[in-house]
Amino acid sequence: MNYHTRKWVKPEDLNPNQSLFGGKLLQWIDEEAALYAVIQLENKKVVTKYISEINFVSSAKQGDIIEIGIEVSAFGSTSLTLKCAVRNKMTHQTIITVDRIVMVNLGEDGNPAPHGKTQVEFVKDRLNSQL
Ligand SMILES: CC(=O)SCCNC(=O)CCNC(=O)[C@H](O)C(C)(C)COP(=O)(O)OP(=O)(O)OC[C@H]1O[C@@H](n2cnc3c(N)ncnc32)[C@H](O)[C@@H]1OP(=O)(O)O
Repeated sequence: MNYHTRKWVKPEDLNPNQSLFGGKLLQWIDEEAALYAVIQLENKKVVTKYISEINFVSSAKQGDIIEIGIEVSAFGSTSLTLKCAVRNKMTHQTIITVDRIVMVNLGEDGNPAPHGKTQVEFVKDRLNSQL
């Protein structure tokens, strides 16, 4: 699992219980998954198709620094299946896990289109191969 993005839990991210609002966390996860898929598939037209069971393991509070981890579970023909975990940056306590997030690659017409990818790629390698 690679943890790419860090977030600082601010007052506007809290629920009435003064802990991190679950909906805000899911918004961050959806954006992280979308960004990951856009970069991997080299296509800005990627949508979230399916999100599996979500386990809110522990809560985060104001001032906590959390980090969002994503890893690839499977490359499909038009889909990319991801796994996600969010943890406290300082303690590594797990906050949430999402087993499967299915992102779908779309063509210009908005319909699912094969992405042609079969393995994780790194931007630095793509840039180096252009030299
Ligand atoms: C980042 C964001 O927030 S995006 C906004 C929220 N998301 C959206 O608005 C998406 C709305 N949904 C849609 O537009 C449509 O459902 C589409 C275009 C994504 C997919 O349409 P479908 O008719 O389901 O397409 P299709 O049957 O060809 O399936 C496409 C892929 O999704 C997979 N898939 C479809 N349904 C499911 C499902 N329920 N669970 C898991 N994977 C699924 C398929 O296996 C296929 O993957 P593959 O080609 O790798 O085998």
